[in-house]
Amino acid sequence: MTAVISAPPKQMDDSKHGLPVTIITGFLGSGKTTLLNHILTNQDGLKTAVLVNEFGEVGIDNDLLITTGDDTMVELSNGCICCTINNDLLEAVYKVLERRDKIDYLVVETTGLADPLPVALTFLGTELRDLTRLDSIVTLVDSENYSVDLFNSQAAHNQIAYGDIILLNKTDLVDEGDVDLLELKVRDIKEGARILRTTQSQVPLPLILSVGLFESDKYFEPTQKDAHAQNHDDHSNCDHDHGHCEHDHDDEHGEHAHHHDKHSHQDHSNCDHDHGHCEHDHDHEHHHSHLDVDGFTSISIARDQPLAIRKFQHFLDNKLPDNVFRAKGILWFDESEKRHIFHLSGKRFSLEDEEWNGRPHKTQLVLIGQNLDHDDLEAEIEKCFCLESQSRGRGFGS
Ligand SMILES: Nc1nc2c(ncn2[C@@H]2O[C@H](COP(=O)(O)OP(=O)(O)OP(=O)(O)O)[C@@H](O)[C@H]2O)c(=O)[nH]1
Repeated sequence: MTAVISAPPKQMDDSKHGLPVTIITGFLGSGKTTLLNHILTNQDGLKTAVLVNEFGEVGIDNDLLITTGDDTMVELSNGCICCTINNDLLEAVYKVLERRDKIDYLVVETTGLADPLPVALTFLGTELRDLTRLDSIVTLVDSENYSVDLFNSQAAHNQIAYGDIILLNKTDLVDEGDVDLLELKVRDIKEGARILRTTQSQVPLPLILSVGLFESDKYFEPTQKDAHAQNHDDHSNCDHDHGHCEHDHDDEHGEHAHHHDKHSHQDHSNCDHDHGHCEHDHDHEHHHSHLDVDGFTSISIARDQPLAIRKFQHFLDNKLPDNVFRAKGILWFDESEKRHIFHLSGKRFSLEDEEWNGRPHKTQLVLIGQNLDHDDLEAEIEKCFCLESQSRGRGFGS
């Protein structure tokens, strides 16, 4: 994907009062979208814009987010905003900044596989530094599924390491003693973080928004910040480019994180690192950069065709491999008049029903996991579709 980023209008240039930004991160299925909905429902007069980044070709979060009329703008980008300081994110943020009806707050939800640091650096290291104020990084942790070596994922580790506020979510699913242990493990990774326990991501908003906990000095030390600012203003003496990204997106994720870390602690005057555009082929790279590392891939299905309940049940019970860690879907069953919201995180799945309310009937399903056998899984899901509608409307389970 390519995009031209227009220079921001001069009047927006206000470093002291930039748009406050909170980044919500956390591993797959930890409760990020649930938290976003909580924020949108309780924003109390604030106009909050939301940028949602999703992993998988079929965007489902967009449909799962509550809508609050004009007050909220949802930009759904496909791919992963963490794998670069990327065009799509910059462009989306500029759109928010350019809105005539003023937006008070921006919340960015990363994918569950994203490393939050490069996303944070987007707000610190580019022109956005003067237009926005990174308030905090909020990290959701699934108390039931968390383990320190979570899939050996560097991103999962960094989500905690860079979290200013860490919500130990889904405490309803575990004993208090287990949450105590989890808290100790999390403190080991991130000393000094504000750690809160939540169910359904319900947290008093003043504890997570406009808290000013993100300390950019941790990432740009004062002298380096000055040097960086100088570079930013005067590019004549450096080959540093805020417009092009030349790092290798096939980097191993760990190296990738390190790469950014390194840059954040070094004088940028000697680097050809670029905080603005990537000219590589996003359609190709976005689908591969993280996955090559942690082995995560996704399978997306979108069809104007209903599933057969029993076949889908059979698939879940017998054909769903353990390496599918996360799934979500909006499901249309031939036997039901309802719209079914399907979630799977770890071993737990849920299926809730609601009305279609005039929305077109369709089946959308995304499966995410490590080292998935795409052909096999796609073939199994294919078998779940109804070829002919014989029993529509008979009711769930009948
Ligand atoms: N039991 C329980 N379920 C929860 C809790 N919080 C969220 N969930 C459920 O967990 C599932 C995943 O929640 P989401 O908010 O979609 O998670 P997410 O982090 O946005 O997921 P990805 O975008 O796929 O990474 C949904 O079925 C939620 O209803 C909780 O505190 N307890």
